Amino acid sequence: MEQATIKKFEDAPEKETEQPKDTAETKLQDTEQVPEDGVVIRIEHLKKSFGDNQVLKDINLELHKGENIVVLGRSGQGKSVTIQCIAGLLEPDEGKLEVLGKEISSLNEDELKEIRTKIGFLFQSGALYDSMTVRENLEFPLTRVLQIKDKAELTKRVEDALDSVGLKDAIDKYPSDLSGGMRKRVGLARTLILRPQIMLYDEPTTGLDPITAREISELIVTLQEKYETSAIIITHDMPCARITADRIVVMNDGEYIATGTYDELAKSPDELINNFFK
Ligand SMILES: Nc1ncnc2c1ncn2[C@@H]1O[C@H](COP(=O)(O)OP(=O)(O)OP(=O)(O)O)[C@@H](O)[C@H]1O
Repeated sequence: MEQATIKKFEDAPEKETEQPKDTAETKLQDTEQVPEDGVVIRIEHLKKSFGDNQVLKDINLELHKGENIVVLGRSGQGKSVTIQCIAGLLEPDEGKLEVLGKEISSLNEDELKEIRTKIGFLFQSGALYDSMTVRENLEFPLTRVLQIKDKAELTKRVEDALDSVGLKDAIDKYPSDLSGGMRKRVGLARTLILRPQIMLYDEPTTGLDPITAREISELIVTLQEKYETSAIIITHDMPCARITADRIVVMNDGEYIATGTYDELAKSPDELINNFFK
């Protein structure tokens, strides 16, 4: 672990827990479940292997309410595996994994489903259904997950979400009519429409030109403030890391080896860390 400017995970500064502003306009989350200590994800000694391939050796992390953490690491280090464990898509072999104060391994099927509705997962592809219009793509999670049937309520939520990403006019278009950046925006709107408390982004700017990538990175920050989410963002895109990260963690060989702000890590004398910033 890097000693000079870079902090150990246990020493990461406690971020003050922000109280949600209690107005109809700003209180966007349906049900807040923030633990008293403000830690929305707590990972201790997490391990995960696939056969002989030990991918996660000892992962430790605390994500605080309102915080954006960027995870850097070379390909194949287990960054995606970590967030798939958090989202309940993969089961860890060992260790503690608490999401919104609940130990994931102790939850039954219904409780797991409930906690998953608090987590928004944006995959690399954005994964829109090509045969559905933008409106239908956004209504889908509302009807399926939240069981909303009222047409006016559906339209209101869809329009609000599209407005948040600056794409209200695209409501009746098909994904094939949209640019890569617009599809990413719709993917973001579709994830946020369920009002998650935690966002997990897996390479949100991959495949975009630098200007569009920057716009998406800025949008991630804007939406985090509007929807009061906390996020873990996996990226290889350093401008994205600089724009979105309150804190960066560097992953190597199945462990997080350093944490700090972008500027702190950029000054690191450790070549392994410093290489990301060149
Ligand atoms: N479901 C799975 N079954 C078997 N092996 C897997 C599975 N998921 C991931 N792995 C293996 O785990 C390792 C880490 O993969 P992961 O996708 O987490 O890497 P990553 O750090 O996100 O890489 P990248 O930056 O390229 O996306 C790889 O060796 C991968 O082959």
